[in-house]
Amino acid sequence: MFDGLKDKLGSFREDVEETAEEKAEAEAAAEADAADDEEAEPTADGDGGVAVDATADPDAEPDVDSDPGDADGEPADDRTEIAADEAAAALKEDDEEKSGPGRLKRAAAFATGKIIIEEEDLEDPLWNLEMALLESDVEMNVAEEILDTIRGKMIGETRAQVETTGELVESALRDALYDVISVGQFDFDQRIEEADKPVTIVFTGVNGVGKTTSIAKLSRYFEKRGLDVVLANGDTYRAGANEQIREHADALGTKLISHEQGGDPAAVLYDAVEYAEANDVDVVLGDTAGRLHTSNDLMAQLEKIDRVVDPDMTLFVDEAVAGQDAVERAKQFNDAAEIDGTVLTKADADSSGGAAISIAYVTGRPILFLGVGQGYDDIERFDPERLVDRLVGGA
Ligand SMILES: Nc1nc2c(ncn2[C@@H]2O[C@H](COP(=O)(O)OP(=O)(O)OP(=O)(O)O)[C@@H](O)[C@H]2O)c(=O)[nH]1
Repeated sequence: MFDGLKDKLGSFREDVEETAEEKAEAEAAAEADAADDEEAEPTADGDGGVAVDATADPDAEPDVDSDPGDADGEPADDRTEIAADEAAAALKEDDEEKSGPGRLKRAAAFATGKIIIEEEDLEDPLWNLEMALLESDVEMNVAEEILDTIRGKMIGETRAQVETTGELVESALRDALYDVISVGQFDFDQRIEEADKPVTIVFTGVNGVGKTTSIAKLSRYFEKRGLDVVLANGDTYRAGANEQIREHADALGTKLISHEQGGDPAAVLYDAVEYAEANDVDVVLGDTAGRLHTSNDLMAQLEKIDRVVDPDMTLFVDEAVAGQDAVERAKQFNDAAEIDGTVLTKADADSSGGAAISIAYVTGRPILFLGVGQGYDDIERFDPERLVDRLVGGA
């Protein structure tokens, strides 16, 4: 599930690790050079090294000049010759350093790992991460929020304070993802348990995303928890909707209330609630027509349902595979008629993961369930921590 995004998050970790290692090596080398300088004789004129670079050996490594200790204040005329000797000596020393005590010093400094992560160190990795998130259909503001959290968690951190750079990246990624994914979470089962019965839940969302199947799955979900359910087909608009939900009701052995095609959805819901009250049924699950020609249509339909049956919850259903479209629709439906949460279907298909990461943040309402297959049992409570584990690895 969400393997593409998982790989991309892994690349971010590698990017930062690589950057940190390069930085640690550079700092260790600089430290070793500084230590060499301290050990060496103080210079008389201080510019001997520059002369070496400029005149003696154009192929010499630039850091040959970092050891000016042999310069001894000879007059400028003699410098070229002296500098050439010095360059040769320095190169020899440098060669020795690669296998000798200088290298050990660098290795020791590197091993302490005391590097501070600065904004510029993260610039490239964060840019790559942002591109990866956007490619994975993560909504722009959500991607920005994730990046801001990572910056806040990582910049100024001393790598030595945690065991490895990889761990620092992992914990920053975890926090950043969890913050956006877990927006609005509440204990669904507890809320249902504590609510006055019957509990009425209305489902919205466009056609074909798995709305009716999700209602059937949730019917099974509640029955398994000892709650009786009645289904109500408020999708009086689409031909065939009654037959489709009837098949599910028959397969599940669940009562279905439906009216003729073209009837009033609010009236169907009203009848279902009456039936539930009269028969001690705990939960009413109401389908609605998924069209979104204009938000006025939707508003009018849901407002009427609201007035007539005052549902306890309105859940938006969309499919993970729709990516950015699902995020956009979630926003539109929530603007048109406030939702209480989302059921994200087809999470078992190879989707980008963007919808799962973005929907709660853009609507301010949690994802409550993931559809993970076509069977009635293929629904799971959405667990932000588990999703973060899936994406970042670990537990
Ligand atoms: N793989 C997978 N398929 C699903 C899931 N949920 C629903 N489907 C399938 O998606 C297709 C569409 O589901 P429906 O329940 O008919 O979709 P709908 O949104 O109710 O569509 P309308 O009834 O036309 O409004 C069906 O073939 C379902 O079996 C899921 O979580 N995973």
